[in-house]
Amino acid sequence: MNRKYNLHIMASFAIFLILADQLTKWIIVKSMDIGDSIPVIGDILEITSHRNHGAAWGMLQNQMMFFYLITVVVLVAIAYFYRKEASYKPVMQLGLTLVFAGAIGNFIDRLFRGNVVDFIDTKIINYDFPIFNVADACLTVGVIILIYDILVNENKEKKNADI
Ligand SMILES: CCC[C@@H]1OC(=O)[C@@H](C)C[C@H](C)CCCCC(=O)CCC[C@@H](CC)/C=C/C=C(\COC)CC[C@@H](O)[C@@H](O)C[C@H](O)CNC1=O
Repeated sequence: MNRKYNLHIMASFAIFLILADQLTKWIIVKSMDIGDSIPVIGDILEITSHRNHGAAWGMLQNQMMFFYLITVVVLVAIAYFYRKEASYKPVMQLGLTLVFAGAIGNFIDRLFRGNVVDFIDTKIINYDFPIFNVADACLTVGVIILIYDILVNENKEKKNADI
């Protein structure tokens, strides 16, 4: 098994996440009208059919060319860091894979729908969090994993340097 980059595992995981993202969005588009809402766990978790023409929190509405550009930059950066920085670092590889899958998932929406399908409607500690999707969750978890891994690794390097 290629432990240096775990490419087979990470590529399979990315494909699974992208398919899960696109399948859930397809089901929402086919079975709900925009604005429809189905309670799942009281008003803490609902499935609400929503479209976002912008980025997080609806920022930069209808700036599709900007989103295409940013997404391509993100994808190129992921490929670069995966090759240059992530060898023998499975945690960093996982974080990069999650960000990659999330970026591709929303990129497909932007290319073929002109907007992004959102449906996970949660109230986190009474804060009405923006409605998001599987791709956003992948991006957010991936970013958190990468920040954690960089902080932990930096800490280790400092300790080794102090010895
Ligand atoms: C998750 C990044 C947003 C995602 O970026 C993408 O596609 C990337 C690949 C391309 C963007 C054009 C560029 C990144 C902008 C960075 C950004 O925006 C800062 C965000 C911080 C983030 C921590 C990492 C918080 C979290 C937010 C949310 C996610 O909660 C789980 C709420 C999501 C809802 O507002 C939902 O309507 C959004 C809609 O689905 C479109 N999604 C996007 O633009």
